[in-house]
Amino acid sequence: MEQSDFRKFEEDARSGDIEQYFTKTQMASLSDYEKLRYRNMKKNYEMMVKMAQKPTFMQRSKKKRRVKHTDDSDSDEEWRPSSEKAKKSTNPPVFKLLKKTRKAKSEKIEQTCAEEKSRKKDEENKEVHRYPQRQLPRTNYMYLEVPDDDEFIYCEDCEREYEGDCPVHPCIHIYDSKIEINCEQQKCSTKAQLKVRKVYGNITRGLSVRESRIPNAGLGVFADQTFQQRSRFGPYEGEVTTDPDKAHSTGYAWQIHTDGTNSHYIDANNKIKSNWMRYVNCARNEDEQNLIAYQYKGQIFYRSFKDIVQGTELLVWYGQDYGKDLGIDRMDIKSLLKPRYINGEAIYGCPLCKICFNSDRFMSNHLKYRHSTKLEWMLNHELRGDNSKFHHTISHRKEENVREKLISSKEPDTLLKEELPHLSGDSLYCCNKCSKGCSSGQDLEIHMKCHTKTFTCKLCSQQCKSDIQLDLHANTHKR
Ligand SMILES: C[S@@+](CC[C@H](N)C(=O)[O-])C[C@H]1O[C@@H](n2cnc3c(N)ncnc32)[C@H](O)[C@@H]1O
Repeated sequence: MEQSDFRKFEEDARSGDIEQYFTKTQMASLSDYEKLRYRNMKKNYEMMVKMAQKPTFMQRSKKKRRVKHTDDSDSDEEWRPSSEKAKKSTNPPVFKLLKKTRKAKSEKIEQTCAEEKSRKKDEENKEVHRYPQRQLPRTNYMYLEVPDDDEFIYCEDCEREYEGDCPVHPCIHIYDSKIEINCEQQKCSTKAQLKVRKVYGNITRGLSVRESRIPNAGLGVFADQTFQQRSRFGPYEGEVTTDPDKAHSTGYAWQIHTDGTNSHYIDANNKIKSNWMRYVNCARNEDEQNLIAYQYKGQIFYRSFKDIVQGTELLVWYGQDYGKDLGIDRMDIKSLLKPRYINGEAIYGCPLCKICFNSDRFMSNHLKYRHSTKLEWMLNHELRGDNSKFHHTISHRKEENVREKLISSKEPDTLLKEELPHLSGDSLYCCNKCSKGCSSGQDLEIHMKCHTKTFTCKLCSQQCKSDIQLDLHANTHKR
């Protein structure tokens, strides 16, 4: 560096003098470079202090300026040796300010520390409670893993439940269109029109509301086009209520079950808050019934289990209790499925052919597929009051009752031989496919395996255990 440049540089640096911090002899012993270095150090220090202070004091700049009026060397305060500081301690605002700042900072730090501590403590406490807390959602995980029953839909064709729709026999969802029920009713009879005018809401295209064919039932819903089997309507709309009395009094409420218990009702009494499904009447017998109501994910849907031809009234079964209230006493198939207990095992005896099953499912399938005509006929005649056959059923049931009493009063071993002779020895378990009798449930299961046909894919000769599996497999070829 040239001597002239150095002088200029020294002049600039002199702005912050260092003489006050050294004795005369100390100063005399310092070289020019050392002096310059100390000045630079002081300048750097001042600059750093300013930079550090800037964000904190932005809001207080006015105050600071006011302070500057009383003392113009506030920035020197920090750098000055402690003895000097004591002398100049008449400069409280800056000092205070800094102290305040530090205090504020330390307060802030203390506060942060306290917060941190309490957070840690909380966390520690949480750690302590971790296990009980974990146990709570575990129940929920279970629910997630094992969904509620109403997540399953029974497929009549496959005779099994699926989580959601059957992949092979899915339902066709019929959506509600934004057609006002009133508009659909222009061509109705005058009497019906009067009633229909009171009807509100939207209806599905292809359906209309008019006077029911059931005497004194009021309005009903009719198909203006053919709806094929597995047409799904819904959900049933209405107000949610938990008041059973209110729900029961209206006559438009479906009960919703959650986790196997009655949880609430969907009440369609209010016409504004409901849809056309409120007008579907109750079937008086199996023959005229074309819809089944089912709960899926907390909602009620109606599904056609047979083709509904044009002009037919849509009819659903409201359930045994409501049916009885309407004067409909349809024989409850469930009552036919009541088991008898032998050796602690439930035995389901067919009331029509005396074959026994070890599960109500086999039994109901047997009734459905072996005796559907006979059963329907029996149920219908019972409802129509066909006395001759009705008496036969009654007497048959009476005999059963007597036998049941006998059964319960005797030792299980003798029962099998004496009271149930039709069971051919001790063959209690009958196959619902071929009626073969088996001596135990286990034997029956082994036997059932012989009915498992293999289904071969024509395209790749893949062997499938069922026609459903084959259909699913065939889809992979389509892809
Ligand atoms: C859900 S509402 C059905 C729509 C009703 N028909 C209407 O006009 O608003 C149920 C009521 O319809 C009548 N109902 C339904 N099915 C019936 C049946 N099979 N026999 C007699 N009345 C019936 C009863 O008055 C019952 O309380």
